[in-house]
Amino acid sequence: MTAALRGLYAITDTPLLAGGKLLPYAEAALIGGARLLQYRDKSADDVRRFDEAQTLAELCRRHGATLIINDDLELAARLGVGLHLGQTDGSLATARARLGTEAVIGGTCHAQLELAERAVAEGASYIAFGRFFNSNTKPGAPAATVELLDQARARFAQPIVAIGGVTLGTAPGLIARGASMVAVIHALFAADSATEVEDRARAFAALFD
Ligand SMILES: Cc1ncc(COP(=O)(O)OP(=O)(O)O)c(N)n1
Ligand SMILES: Cc1ncsc1CCOP(=O)(O)O
Ligand SMILES: [Mg+2]
Repeated sequence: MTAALRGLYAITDTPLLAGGKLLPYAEAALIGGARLLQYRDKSADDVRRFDEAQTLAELCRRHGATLIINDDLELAARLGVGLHLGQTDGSLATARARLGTEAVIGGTCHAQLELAERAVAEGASYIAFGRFFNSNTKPGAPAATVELLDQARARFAQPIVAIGGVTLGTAPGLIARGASMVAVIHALFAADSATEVEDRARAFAALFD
């Protein structure tokens, strides 16, 4: 069954979660209520990437969440999980054909409704806009305004993901303007303990109640 695309979308960041934090912090986010978990690792270490993604897939299964692989269609296909593609990461249509109708596949649309039109036409399960605020993780990402969310909500039936500088303070405004999910790295995972991650995830998840 297709996952319900509403709530907290946790995204891992390899440098931020170095030193053995990836798995405990990711599990804490899932226990706290993250519905999607994106494995975002920019390294070329395919063996480690496969092992970590496989473990995360099992954690997601255990917690009723969905794993999304960033950038890498082959890895997503090997594991039978979801995929997120940016504008230079390959074709959403190819990914949809390869992963099948049930897979959760998302596309980066920056701040452009036209990119969302194309993503939807190519079979995206959700459309992602942002960055909405200053981002610790990707400060150079193209900026979007919250007004864009009103326009996107009026134009698309697909779930809308808001990303970039999302915190417990900024998320409510995005959700009020129509974001179905908030995608978070720093405000979730830049934490001193897994318990702190779990508490933050629970607080993000509660914003959708
Ligand atoms: C949910 C979500 N939205 C946007 C992005 C950004 O994707 P992209 O533009 O390809 O940038 P990288 O994340 O690959 O650096 C995302 N990953 N997830
Ligand atoms: C991958 C990505 N794409 C746009 S902003 C961003 C980073 C989001 O991370 P943070 O939640 O730390 O701002
Ligand atoms: Mg990408």
